[in-house]
Amino acid sequence: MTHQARKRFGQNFLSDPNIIRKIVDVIAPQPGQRMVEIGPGLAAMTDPLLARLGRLDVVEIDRDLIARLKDNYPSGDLVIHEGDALKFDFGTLGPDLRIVGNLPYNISTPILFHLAEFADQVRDMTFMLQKEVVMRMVADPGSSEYGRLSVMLQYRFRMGRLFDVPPGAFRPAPKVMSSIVRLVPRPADTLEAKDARLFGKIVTAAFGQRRKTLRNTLRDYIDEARLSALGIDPGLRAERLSVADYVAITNACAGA
Ligand SMILES: C[S@@+](CC[C@H](N)C(=O)[O-])C[C@H]1O[C@@H](n2cnc3c(N)ncnc32)[C@H](O)[C@@H]1O
Repeated sequence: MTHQARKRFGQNFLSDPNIIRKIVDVIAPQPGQRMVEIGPGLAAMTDPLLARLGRLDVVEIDRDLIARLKDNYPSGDLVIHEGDALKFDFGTLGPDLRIVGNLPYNISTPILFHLAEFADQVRDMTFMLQKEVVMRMVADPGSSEYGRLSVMLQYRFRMGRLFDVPPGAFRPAPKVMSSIVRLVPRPADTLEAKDARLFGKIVTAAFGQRRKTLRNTLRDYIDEARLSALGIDPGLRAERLSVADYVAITNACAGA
């Protein structure tokens, strides 16, 4: 039976065998590795991943697709977690986890923030996302794409855009270009905020009003003199600061 793609679950199914092969090749699954796929859908990637790994966890929200997966993979090698990936505790899948998926584009930002919480347990993550989101993830300070998403993810991960995927590779075709992105957790001690929650609050405050200067947006956290003492011009806007600058501001506040 054909599956009617559901917009509310961001369903655009990969249908180009060459692109599927290319994605699985860059993931390079090895037998015995612990891997979870978010949103297996009609199993375009699931099938070749499972063939190489021997065992695979998946998290899927759509009950019709779950029923199909259960019928098609009865052996137990495919471990199906039924429910919302945004609420799923990836920590239960053990350490050294590899996370992959052609992510539902309607929840791409919240899912990235949710996954960042598990960085300590993750070996790497490889995702398909809208190209525009990937460009924001990997953006450098000073560019118009650099924002809260860039800083919060670059704080935890080294990231690289691997290649682009055109709309024609999917059924139904999305309106936008997609890209494959790889995220690898940074070693914890390379760039460490003393208080991760405060770091998140400061970054949110700085980018909350992008057009305003730091002396205004960060007023509740740090005064001009202390910003200057860190070598940061209070007259700058949020997009000029590096991730290291945000860590330095957080640590100055946390140590105060
Ligand atoms: C873009 S499709 C990709 C499907 C398949 N992996 C492929 O490449 O053809 C996104 C998949 O994620 C599932 N999905 C959507 N929202 C989800 C959520 N919150 N939690 C888990 N899965 C979700 C959809 O049902 C769908 O199977």
